[in-house]
Amino acid sequence: MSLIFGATNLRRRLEDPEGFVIAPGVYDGLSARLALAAGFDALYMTGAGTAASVHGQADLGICTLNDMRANAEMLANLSPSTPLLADADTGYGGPIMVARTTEQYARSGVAGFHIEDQVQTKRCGHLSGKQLVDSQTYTTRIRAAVQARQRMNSDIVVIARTDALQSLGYEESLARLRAARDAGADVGFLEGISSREQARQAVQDLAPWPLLLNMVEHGSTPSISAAEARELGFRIIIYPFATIGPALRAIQEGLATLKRDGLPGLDPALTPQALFRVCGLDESVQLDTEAGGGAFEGGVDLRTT
Ligand SMILES: C[C@](O)(C(=O)O)[C@H](CC(=O)O)C(=O)O
Repeated sequence: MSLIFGATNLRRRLEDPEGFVIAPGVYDGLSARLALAAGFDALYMTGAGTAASVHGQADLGICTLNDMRANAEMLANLSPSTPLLADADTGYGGPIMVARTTEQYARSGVAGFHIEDQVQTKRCGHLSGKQLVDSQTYTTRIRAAVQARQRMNSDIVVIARTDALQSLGYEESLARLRAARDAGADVGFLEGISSREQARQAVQDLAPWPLLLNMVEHGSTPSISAAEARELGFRIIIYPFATIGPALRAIQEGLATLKRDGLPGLDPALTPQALFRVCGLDESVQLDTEAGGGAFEGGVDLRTT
């Protein structure tokens, strides 16, 4: 049986009129492993989460193409048939850099990525004061991505994001998305949707072009569940903070316990083996054994007497 890679898998799901993709945000190997173990069949690499975890920095255009590609490649290859959607910010430069971004993401196993119309010194879409490039520069970014995809004959899905809603309003945002669609983008992404009515309207105005909903809770967008997003007509929903949010709170709580008690006080079931099992310990041991290596003949579990 041959493996269907994430990009082809994602493209097929978008071609199926009933297809709907639910992608929790992941930012590192552990969060991705946990999302896969929980049964999600698509992942989203959040740029905000990558900036926070790789650099300890806010989502202010600090990650480079190299940072993003390296993280995306690791995440995409934990389960190569599971589509990884990835943030590609502004594409990291002019058309030449956007083409390189597309090529590098495709070769790294990314299934789909979004490119936006903010200036290079971008910020999170749910912060105020965003600045935009003009519509022609934006369309050029999208065209550069689409042409790179076509040159490679890759299935990678190009997602056109606009951040224009905040400063230029709905009509200009839709004009930008239509231009991106006409330039060959596969999916549209209206950032910072501010109401359910607007969400429904955007889907209708751009139908049958597939749209992605960015579900950032406590940002500009009301809380819309996966079932509701599907009913509204969206084809993809991403939740950028689905894993980094709980991780942040749990780490804070764990550290408060450590500070107070001088011990982390972990759940007794949380042995080193349990952690490593989430990260493929048993598969690695099996691989070693099948290759004739003897390193794990005695197993890895401590004997309790
Ligand atoms: C989707 C996003 O680009 C991300 O990096 O995950 C962010 C999420 C966020 O910082 O709120 C965005 O919406 O700009």
